[in-house]
Amino acid sequence: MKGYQKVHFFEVSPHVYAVTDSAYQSLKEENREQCLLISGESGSGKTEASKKVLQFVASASGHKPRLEAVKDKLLQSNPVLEAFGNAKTNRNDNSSRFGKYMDIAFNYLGDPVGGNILNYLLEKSRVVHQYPGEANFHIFYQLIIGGDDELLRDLHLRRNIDLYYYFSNGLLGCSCDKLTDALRYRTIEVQRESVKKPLSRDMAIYARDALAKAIYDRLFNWLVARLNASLHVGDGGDQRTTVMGILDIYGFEIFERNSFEQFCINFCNEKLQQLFIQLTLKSEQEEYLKEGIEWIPVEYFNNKVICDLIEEKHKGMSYLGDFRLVHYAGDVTYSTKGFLDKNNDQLFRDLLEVMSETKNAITKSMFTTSQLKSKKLPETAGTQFKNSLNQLLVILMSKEPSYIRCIKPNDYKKSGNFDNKVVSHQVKYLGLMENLRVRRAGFAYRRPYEVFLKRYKCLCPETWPFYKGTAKNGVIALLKHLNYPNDEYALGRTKLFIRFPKTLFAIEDAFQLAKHRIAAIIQKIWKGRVQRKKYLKMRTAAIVIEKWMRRYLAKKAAERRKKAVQLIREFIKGFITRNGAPTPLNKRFIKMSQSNFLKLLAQSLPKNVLDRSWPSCPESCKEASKLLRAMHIKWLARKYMLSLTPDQKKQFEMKVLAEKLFKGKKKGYEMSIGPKFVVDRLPEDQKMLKQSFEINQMPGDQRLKYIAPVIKYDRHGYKPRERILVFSDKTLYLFEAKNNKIKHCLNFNTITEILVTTESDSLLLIRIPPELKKDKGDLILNVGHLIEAVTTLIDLTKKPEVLKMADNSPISHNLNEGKGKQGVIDIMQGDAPAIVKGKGGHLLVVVCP
Ligand SMILES: Nc1ncnc2c1ncn2[C@@H]1O[C@H](COP(=O)(O)OP(=O)(O)OP(=O)(O)O)[C@@H](O)[C@H]1O
Repeated sequence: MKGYQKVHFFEVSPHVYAVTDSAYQSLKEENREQCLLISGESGSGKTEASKKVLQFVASASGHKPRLEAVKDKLLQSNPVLEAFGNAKTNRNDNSSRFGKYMDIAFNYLGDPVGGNILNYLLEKSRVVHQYPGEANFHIFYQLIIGGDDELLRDLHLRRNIDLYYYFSNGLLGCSCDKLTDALRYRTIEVQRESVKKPLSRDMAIYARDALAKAIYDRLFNWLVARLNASLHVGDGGDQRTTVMGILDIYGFEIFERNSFEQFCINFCNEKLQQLFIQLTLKSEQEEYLKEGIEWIPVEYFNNKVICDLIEEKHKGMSYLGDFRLVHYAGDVTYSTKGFLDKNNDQLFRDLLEVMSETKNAITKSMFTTSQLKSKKLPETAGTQFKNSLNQLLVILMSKEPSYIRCIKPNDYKKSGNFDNKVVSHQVKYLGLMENLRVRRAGFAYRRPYEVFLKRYKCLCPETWPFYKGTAKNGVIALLKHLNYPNDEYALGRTKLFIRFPKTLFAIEDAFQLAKHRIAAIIQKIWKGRVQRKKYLKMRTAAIVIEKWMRRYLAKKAAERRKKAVQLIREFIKGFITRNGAPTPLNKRFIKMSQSNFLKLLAQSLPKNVLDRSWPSCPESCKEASKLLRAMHIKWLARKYMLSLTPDQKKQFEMKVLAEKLFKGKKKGYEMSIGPKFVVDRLPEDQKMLKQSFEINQMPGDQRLKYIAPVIKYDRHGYKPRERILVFSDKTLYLFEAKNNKIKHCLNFNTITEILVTTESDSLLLIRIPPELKKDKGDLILNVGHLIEAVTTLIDLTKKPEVLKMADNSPISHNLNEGKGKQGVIDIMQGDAPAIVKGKGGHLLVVVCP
């Protein structure tokens, strides 16, 4: 088998394998459905050849475990079918008694994936009757001889073939009584009434045989159906398959007695021969003529007349005596005895009924009740056979045929014996000579231009990848490019004819080589498309993802922005309202401003009491600031106070008192704040006056508290006189320096009013109580350090209420109580300050604005 694989069939010697390989390659490479027609007379080797075909296919195709299982089923179906459908005849010990057409389905890789068997007209009469020298179907003998004891006991069988007229047992599952009844009586309708009519002995035997035949025939059909179910192209049934059909039909038969079965078998062979003639001799020659190829016709015997004779309607045959048909393979005389019965193939209704009531599942599926219901007359066996045969021919015509013609070497089933007469007879009637002549003179191959160009255009740059002109011109260009010699081909009207197989195989080889390059291109384009599709899908997906992602991010950003805006808004609102009432929003700002203020305050606290600076504070700190400021001032003051000497303290108290007395009341007060108050205002040259006054003039229980030169205006026309003003702790003295004479001495208790103006002058009017005046009036003085002197006086008298402010002139005063004379002091604005004698006896005080 290996030697025949992947070689061109003309390179090897003729063999079944060569034909099979050629068909298999055509199926695999060109995807063309194939059929192998195996013909030859009975015993010529068709069944053996068909088995070889199967074996070769099994060996040439793939060897995966799943495929091996399929092949196993295909190969193993044969022994089962042979057991039930083959029998020993006088011409063949293993003669097929049924026609078989087997389809093997291949996938695109050329691996078998399943199959289907069609069976034709089983010779069921063999079940009940065999001619001398012949036998029943193998299965009976196999069962009796091969079945184990237990099985035989169960089936009520004994291991002795001679005991059985034909095989029968209880293999049925129906009521014994009913079956016996049905075999003895027949129910007939008489005037619409059912009547049971007993059967004659012959009729009973007929009924028995008919039942046996029907059971066996239907069982065989069931068996084929069961095998088909097992060979069914499995779950991957959606895959495209290409089939190779193998036809192994019973061969032409000539017996001594030829009956209906031989008639059918030979008719079948006649039809197949007709098909062969049609396809190889007739149509081939007709095609040359049609295509305009130069051709000398080859004569041949056409068996169409015989086919027509049998097939055409209204050409009945006599059933009174035997008849003879001149078949293509020889003359056969048929006996008409039993012809009609076999053709009618009738099974009494009663038997059908009993069988349909069976409890055996297989039997039940063989005898369905639908048959009983049908009132129509069933088709005759001959008509059924003819119809199924015609259907088979349609199937065969649709495929590319290959022929295996089996020649039987001798009539004695002897090996190594070739009977020339027998062989040459077969060669002759099979029309092989004519066939050879046509083949030799003609062309081995023909292909429509389109098909040829489509397959081989890749071998020529002009035609690849597309040829723009007609297919015929394309083929011509292609052949020219390939340097085809003119005598090796002919150009028909629609087809190219190639004379020698090797020519076609050469181009096929070149194609096989180029195929890989083309496959690479197809692969490239396909991969490109797949990748592009994938890419586009991914891109679309990416865009969608991107879109969603962007949307998601934008949403997030918007949310973030919204939050930020909210935060900023709250921040701003908080900031704006930081001086208002505390809210959750401004809380932090308030805190912050408070802490900032405190920090700032810590750095800029006033360092001394006079420092009035204080940092401005936020609203929220106003109260605290106020308190702090007061506290701080208090603290500074305390600190300052603690650091004061008694003198400084006194000075301070005096200043405070001065403030109380004069601040905002007398112009020029501010000028007095800076300079220290002193006790002694005497000029240097009069300094000794102080001591002498203390020692000589002042009573011993008194202390000198103040001494300063003043001008006193005399009551006589306000004549200014220099005097020294002295305060002791109880008394006011006014004395004259040049004579050290006290002019005035006033106990503080007696002073009821001291008057100063609101202007910046230095006028001091001390009102003397009338009882003390005697001849003197009120004291009118010009005191250099007026505020200092007055403050000291008030401090000493502890009578601040005596100080009066005269805010406008004229100011009246007593000149002399005794004479009741009133003096007047005028205040006037002027360029330079002065206290002078004015008009009308008034004293004029000139003040500067
Ligand atoms: N190539 C062969 N070489 C030797 N013997 C063969 C060959 N082919 C067939 N035989 C013998 O011939 C016998 C009959 O062959 P086979 O059953 O294939 O014939 P057939 O054509 O199928 O006949 P039928 O039409 O009766 O079924 C086989 O059992 C075998 O003994």
